[in-house]
Amino acid sequence: MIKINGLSKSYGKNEVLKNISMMFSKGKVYGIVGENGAGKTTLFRCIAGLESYNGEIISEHSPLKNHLGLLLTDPFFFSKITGKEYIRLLCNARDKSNLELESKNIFDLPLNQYASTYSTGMKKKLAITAILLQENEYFILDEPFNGVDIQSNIILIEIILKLKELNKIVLISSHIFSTLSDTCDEIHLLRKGEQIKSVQKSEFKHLEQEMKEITIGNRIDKLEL
Ligand SMILES: Nc1ncnc2c1ncn2[C@@H]1O[C@H](COP(=O)(O)OP(=O)(O)OP(=O)(O)O)[C@@H](O)[C@H]1O
Repeated sequence: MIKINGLSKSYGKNEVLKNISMMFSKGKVYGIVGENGAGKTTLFRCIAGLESYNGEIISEHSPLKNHLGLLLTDPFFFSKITGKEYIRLLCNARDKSNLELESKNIFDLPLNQYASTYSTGMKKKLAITAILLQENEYFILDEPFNGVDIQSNIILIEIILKLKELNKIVLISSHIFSTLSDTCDEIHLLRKGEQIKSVQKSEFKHLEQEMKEITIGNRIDKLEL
């Protein structure tokens, strides 16, 4: 369980998260959606302990960050570290050593190559592989599908469903609605730092239609094509 009570976050005078309260249960996948700048990444960074905030974040496994696999939108790698060394470094941090990496290289990455020379999608796949091998309880995946090829997206969806089966908690942000409806149990919608609504799986179709109508409005008509 992860419980967020009255979470607020400001950068200077700009309040980017306003009184957010959410509850995440084991064996469930949660989507966080909202337009650019809505506050999704900031929310994830607060949960991960990378930002200060007002309010409360409580978790069953504590401290939360020691049980969290965090995939940021743009993973960072030191310049002289290979894929294999990166995975080992992260696993050692969780006291997991002697891993047989070749057989667990599910995305067929060139693990002996420097990670900094990987493409954007490869970097993301390396970061995902490492947090999976850490055997975390909680996973935060900030735009995991972005920049990753179709084959890997298919693998990623199956991984998320497997994590759910293993009773983990998974939080995902995505700008592609279908990836969320394929994986999530509940979706939280943020707008300008406010929690607008929370929608259960049975209502996803309705939410997608509503978001489409609000977003498109009469924009296309204005073009007079
Ligand atoms: N380090 C920072 N300093 C100042 N303002 C910031 C900082 N990080 C984020 N913000 C602001 O906080 C707000 C929320 O940003 P955030 O990155 O959380 O949005 P997001 O929903 O993840 O957006 P996107 O979909 O574009 O990734 C934005 O107005 C952004 O400019």
